[in-house]
Amino acid sequence: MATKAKIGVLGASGYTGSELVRMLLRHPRAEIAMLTADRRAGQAMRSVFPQFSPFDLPTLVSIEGQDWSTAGLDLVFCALPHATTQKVLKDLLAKAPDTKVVDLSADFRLSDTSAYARWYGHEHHAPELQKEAVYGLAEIHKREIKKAQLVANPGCYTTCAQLPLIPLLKNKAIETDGIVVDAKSGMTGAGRSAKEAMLFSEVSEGFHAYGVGGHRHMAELDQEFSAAAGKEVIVSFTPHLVPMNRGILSTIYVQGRRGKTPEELHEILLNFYDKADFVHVLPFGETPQTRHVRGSNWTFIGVAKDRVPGRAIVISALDNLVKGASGQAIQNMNLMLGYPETMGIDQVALFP
Ligand SMILES: NC(=O)C1=CN([C@@H]2O[C@H](COP(=O)(O)OP(=O)(O)OC[C@H]3O[C@@H](n4cnc5c(N)ncnc54)[C@H](OP(=O)(O)O)[C@@H]3O)[C@@H](O)[C@H]2O)C=CC1
Ligand SMILES: CC(=O)N[C@@H](CCC(=O)OP(=O)(O)O)C(=O)O
Repeated sequence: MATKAKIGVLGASGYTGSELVRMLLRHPRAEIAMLTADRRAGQAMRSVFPQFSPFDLPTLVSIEGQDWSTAGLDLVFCALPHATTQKVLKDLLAKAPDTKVVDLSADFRLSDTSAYARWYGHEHHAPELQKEAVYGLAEIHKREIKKAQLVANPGCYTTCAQLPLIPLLKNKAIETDGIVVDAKSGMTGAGRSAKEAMLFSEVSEGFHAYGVGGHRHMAELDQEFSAAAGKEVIVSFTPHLVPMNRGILSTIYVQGRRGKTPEELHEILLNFYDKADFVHVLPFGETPQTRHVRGSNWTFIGVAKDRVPGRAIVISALDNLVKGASGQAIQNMNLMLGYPETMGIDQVALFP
């Protein structure tokens, strides 16, 4: 029987942490060896999440006081709030230097630590680790991820915007000025901790834009789009909060470059993702919905013609907790540990 990797999930009492546990329970090469929490440390996983009652899972422990040198973990997922992972990893990697890490927070996504300080409002606590981190968008950076020790899992909004736009930018098929990303997210994107703005009475029966003109995911988009285009690219990006649990839908407006038609942009995406396991480009003119990808690691992309000459409307949909976070994190784990990329994450979407 093939050996199993010993896995730790830091932040297992949160939304992305519990989603990791849900999927790892069905992963044939993963053994869940450690689960951590903060306020819920000391509790059984089944008491925090009754859906896990049938399974024998480790009790939630605090990160404080862990002896990483004896924990014997092969890989750790960090599903912790921003700025927490930086401090935890300094200690963990000093004591257990062979442990691989997939960080779901934004702590290691920005290669420029001064950009991090600008967008996150404090100096980076582990700039030396940032130098080693590999940006974990598997469809674009697979080769580097396979060799990495520390992978920075991309943000949920940024994954949804990058998967359609990066192939178009790499092929110089669209104008780099005037790109508009209009994105909407379900509420689990905001995490499980209580916040007044997330009360049912504050969000139901309506939806609203936030972070207008200045959401922190812009820094990540600037970095990755500029690298793909080989020149500085700044896009308009506006997130919206929608009263549903899971899902992100991005409606993206682009202008074909040098006469490229929407049909030709569609063809570029079809070719780029021809062999991709988790990106599906719909027939021209068809548009995806969040319900088509809910609970799955898929991103669906649709391309349609705008009535404005030369402009295409590109729509992408993913589940923020799966391809936008935990599914993508396990996809990265698979690459880092030399497992088949789809292992344990090939679920089809839940419907309805
Ligand atoms: N939700 C999403 O769709 C996405 C989230 N992300 C990112 O992933 C990370 C986790 O997000 P999410 O699961 O939504 O967050 P949650 O708020 O749902 O969970 C946070 C987890 O971290 C623990 N925690 C909180 N503070 C500390 C601390 N100071 N020390 C140790 N543990 C702590 C919590 O423990 P306890 O509950 O016991 O207090 C909980 O287990 C975040 O960085 C987020 O930005 C990335 C992509 C998508
Ligand atoms: C709905 C909602 O609040 N979403 C979060 C994004 C969550 C995410 O993916 O991003 P990070 O990992 O960068 O936090 C937000 O807008 O901050």
